[in-house]
Amino acid sequence: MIILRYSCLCGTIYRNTPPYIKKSIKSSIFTRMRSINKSHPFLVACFSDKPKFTDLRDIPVERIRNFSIIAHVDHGKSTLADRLLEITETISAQKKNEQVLDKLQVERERGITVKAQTATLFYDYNGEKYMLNLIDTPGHVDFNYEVARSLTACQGVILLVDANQGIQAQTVANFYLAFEKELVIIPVINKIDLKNAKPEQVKLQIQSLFDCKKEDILKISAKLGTGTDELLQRIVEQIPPPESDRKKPFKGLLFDSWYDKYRGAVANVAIIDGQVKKGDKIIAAHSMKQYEIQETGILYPDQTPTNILLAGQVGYIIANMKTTKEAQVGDTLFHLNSPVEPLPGFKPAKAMVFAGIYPTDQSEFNALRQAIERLILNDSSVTVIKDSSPALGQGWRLGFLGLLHMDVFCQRLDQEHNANVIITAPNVPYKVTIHGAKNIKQYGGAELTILNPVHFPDKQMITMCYEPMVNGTIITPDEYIGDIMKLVMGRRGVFKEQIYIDDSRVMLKAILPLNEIVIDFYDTLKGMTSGYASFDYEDSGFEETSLEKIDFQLNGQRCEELTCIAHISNVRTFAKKICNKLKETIPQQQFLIAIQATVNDGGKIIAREDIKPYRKDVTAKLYGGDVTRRQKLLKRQSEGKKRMRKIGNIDVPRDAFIKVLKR
Ligand SMILES: Nc1nc2c(ncn2[C@@H]2O[C@H](COP(=O)(O)OP(=O)(O)OP(=O)(O)O)[C@@H](O)[C@H]2O)c(=O)[nH]1
Repeated sequence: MIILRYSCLCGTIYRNTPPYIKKSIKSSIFTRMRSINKSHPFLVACFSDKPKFTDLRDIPVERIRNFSIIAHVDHGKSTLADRLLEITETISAQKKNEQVLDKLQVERERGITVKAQTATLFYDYNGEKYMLNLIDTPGHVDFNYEVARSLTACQGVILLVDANQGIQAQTVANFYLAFEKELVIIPVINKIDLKNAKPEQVKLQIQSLFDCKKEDILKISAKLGTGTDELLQRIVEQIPPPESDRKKPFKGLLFDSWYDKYRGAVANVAIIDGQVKKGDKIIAAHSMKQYEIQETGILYPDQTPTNILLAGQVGYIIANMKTTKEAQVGDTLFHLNSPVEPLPGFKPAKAMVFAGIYPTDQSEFNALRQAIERLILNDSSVTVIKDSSPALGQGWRLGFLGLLHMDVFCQRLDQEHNANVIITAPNVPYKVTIHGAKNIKQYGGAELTILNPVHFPDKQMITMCYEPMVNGTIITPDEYIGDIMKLVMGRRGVFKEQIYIDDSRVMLKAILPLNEIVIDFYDTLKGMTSGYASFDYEDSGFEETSLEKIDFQLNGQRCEELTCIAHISNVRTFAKKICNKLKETIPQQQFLIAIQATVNDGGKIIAREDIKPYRKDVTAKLYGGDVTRRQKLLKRQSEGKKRMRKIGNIDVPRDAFIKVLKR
């Protein structure tokens, strides 16, 4: 009652107040709400032009909807999430178009979502309050694991399709992810405000490919907010509530986690049954370790403590979990002395590319280990295996879902954890079978998985090599079919299927070696189709092949970061190309640098390039006594050197090892 009166009072004051006073009222309301939140721990305050309160216990399971927004890259997921947050007054109108759920620096810099983000909204419908838990997901194929994981906490999805671009490769992949999980799919055409929008054509594509009814397809503009009210109504009407029982013992699915500098691991949980609150003692099924809940809350969209989470809800808990092993994604949480049947968990992510990561300075090994552990808490799709090398010291072989994933991970290590690393050239995993009892004993088995090319066994002992293959899907306007066929066949691909999705766009399916697409296939495809074609792929097992290990030497010194495995058909061309690229990438130094590519463990040189010497004196042009300027230049030069890796006495830029692989 008190709350209700307070709420009405605030509302009246607020409506009749000039904006400059509104700001100070807002801050005093905020303080007041904080104190109310302490005394009434189940209340959530909503900060908008109309302050109001929500008691989480008042919302039964039947009025909860958990859903994800899925789509191809750039089709407007984050913009739609923003709009839904705005119209439900979860964020203020001033934050419009700020992409509030793209919280990471890397996401803002690159303009892409790399992390699925949860947000809770409250929505009044037919005089009743609904709790909507929205998960904004990434669109790029490299972050598909985020999408798959997010869907386990949902009963429905919004499948967004750009009204101009139409169905793209990730639209198809995401549709099948949701379809296999038997989720309700709401097809939505976005960006209808665009001048070149073709919503009717896109509607036909959706109908023909996904077997949807015409009248079920919504048309919206996430940017302008057109049609978003109707979308919210559809979410409530069509997506079922979770099948949760508040009377049963507590059972929670830990589906995401991140590291908080001050509070340790924060776990994103979907409450399947029962309830959990501050002070409760819980067990994590995976480790059977016991924790005491320090805080529970919802993401509104920032962490908002509620002190209780009830079945059907999605929120976060803080319980003094410190490491990845403790806050294991996919784990089941339950109350001490009230064990439950654990949930099946998540299928582990299958790493597509591996690269060695080493500290630039071995004294930073422990700091880097901690940084990797903390980051993995927020990105469980990365595989970590300890590795060491005579040249680079102690480090790790990390497995990623693609090159963009690897790039983003390293950028996050640098930006969020201040970790400087050396990254070796990425490679795909290979399998080989070997013969000879002595060899088998030495390698510990007859079948080996090669994650690090340096460990590729001697050719003499290999019986057979196998390389990973993918099922690729390309969607393109049909005028580019000829060029794309040439590209795919040039990359040793084999076409399987061709389906027209409307009268001018075609979906091509092909089997390709992963090694041929992982570095730059998508960029080349985009380039040759003026950006109109899209590409997605999934794992398709291993196939027999013939491989050769290539080593690279700089002035006779082997450069382990560059050792790679190539298909026998293009060993020489590949080696020559890398030597050329190295010549372009390594800066001239005061002596001649000979770049050599070798096979048979250095026994045979197959390519060579030389970098001519020159003398670099950065202060040479400074005559006279400008000491500060001279010092500044020398300092800049020494900072530049930090970004170099010394091989023998040659300085190589750290990113050279990846750059040279791009065609
Ligand atoms: N004209 C118009 N532009 C839109 C609309 N929705 C999104 N956009 C624009 O499309 C671009 C991509 O939007 P995002 O919301 O970042 O797309 P996304 O799907 O979240 O992207 P990823 O997370 O990287 O996959 C941005 O420039 C948006 O402003 C719309 O309804 N109309």
